[in-house]
Amino acid sequence: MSETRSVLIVDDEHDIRELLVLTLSRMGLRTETAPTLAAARELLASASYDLCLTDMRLPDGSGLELVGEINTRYPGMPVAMITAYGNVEAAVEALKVGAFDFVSKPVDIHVLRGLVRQALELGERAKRNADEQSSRLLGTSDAMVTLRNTIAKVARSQAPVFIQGESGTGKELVARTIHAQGARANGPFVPVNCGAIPTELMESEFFGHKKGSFTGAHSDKPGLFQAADGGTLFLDEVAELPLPMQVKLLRAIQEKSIRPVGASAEIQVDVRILSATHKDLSQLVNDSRFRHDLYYRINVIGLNVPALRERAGDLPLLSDAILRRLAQAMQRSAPALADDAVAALEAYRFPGNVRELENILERALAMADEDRITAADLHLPVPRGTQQANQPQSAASPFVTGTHQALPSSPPSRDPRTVSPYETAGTALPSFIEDIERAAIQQALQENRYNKTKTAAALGITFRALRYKLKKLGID
Ligand SMILES: Nc1ncnc2c1ncn2[C@@H]1O[C@H](COP(=O)(O)OP(=O)(O)OP(=O)(O)O)[C@@H](O)[C@H]1O
Repeated sequence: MSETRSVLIVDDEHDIRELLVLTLSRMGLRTETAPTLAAARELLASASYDLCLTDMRLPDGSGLELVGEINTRYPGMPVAMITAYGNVEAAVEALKVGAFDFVSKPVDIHVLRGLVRQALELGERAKRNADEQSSRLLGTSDAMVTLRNTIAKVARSQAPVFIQGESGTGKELVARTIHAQGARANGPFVPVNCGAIPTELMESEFFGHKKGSFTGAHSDKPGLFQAADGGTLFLDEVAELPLPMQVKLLRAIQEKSIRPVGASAEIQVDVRILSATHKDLSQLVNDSRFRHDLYYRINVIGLNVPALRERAGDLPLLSDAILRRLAQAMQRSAPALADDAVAALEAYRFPGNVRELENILERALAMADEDRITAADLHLPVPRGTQQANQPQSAASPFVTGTHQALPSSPPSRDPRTVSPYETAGTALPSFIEDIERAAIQQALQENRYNKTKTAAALGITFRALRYKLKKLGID
């Protein structure tokens, strides 16, 4: 067992605490102890544990209270109860309120060890399930049910699938689901953002290169096709591929083989191609900006992922799942959405779709009081015409170009766009400039529906530069 796993022991008897610490330490586990409920609550709030063992009777209350609290606040953390010898009622009660198991005093070391092993395995499984849940394509609307049924069918085939949908609707998630449900599930899934690779590096990125084939090629490097061999290559933002690269890609798909830059021989590759874009690819074909033959080849099966506003009925379910996932990651209980928050979400158009919903809820979770998120906590962008005169975003702001108001930056700071340079005396210049950058990037992200490729282009910087800035400014 890994020694990074830790157990919280709650018991007022010093000798029992010592026995448990000794036994669990020998199993390679870290332990912390608390003699009271209050001390346990404090430890739980400041660290995360993989298991809690608690006595039933504590000086300031019952261990049952702790079981209940852990189940709501830290779902996924197993709790076991230590009960007095022969107290069957207490043991049953503990199981009813959600304890994983119980062990009675005097504690039998073998029984304890078995219980701990099972509890830790249970916790691992709960985490795995949570991960699987979080990657599931949720929704009960007709559109989502149809989409899931279609995915189940196309997953069985090896045909290329072209996924169309607005930004943030879940195109990559659809691609991952097709891969996971298909015969290649044990092979690699390699996503590539075609708009993010510099044109001059594209051939080498896709097909690899031989050492010395160009300046900087210090060693042989396999490309994305080789990385995806036996699995799936997901071409995201496929419309961004430059025309010369489209020719090479078509050849690779048709021949099922690639030639690394500088190599003399072709290499066979076995890759299923899935691709996606938020653009109207058939229009690009009509405009001669995308090759008809490649379009025909990658679009053997077409899937359309509906915009969130077209399936507003999925909002409560999606919001709930997103809040639970976020809260779990923050080791806190998931708050509920107040009625006015649900109504506000249902009335909003979500230009950035599910990704925007995730961003909105993440910020709301950080701002909301304990158990409820209200419409005010959501800070939904207000359509421009309906803004009030006293709102901070002035018409003179150089960044107001879209139809929506900028999202407030988090943590809230003085909006630099409304500050005259003459007022900045006394403000450290780097942080003032960072505030301006942050606001401009947030505005551009929103106007480009959280599509980073488009956002970078709109800001006149490279995709890599945008990614760096998002990280540096703590936006992502
Ligand atoms: N139906 C859904 N159920 C649960 N989560 C979803 C669903 N659709 C999208 N998401 C989540 O929304 C986020 C955006 O999804 P994804 O990246 O797949 O969108 P996309 O359409 O590929 O975006 P882009 O066009 O910007 O590349 C992800 O975190 C994804 O898990």
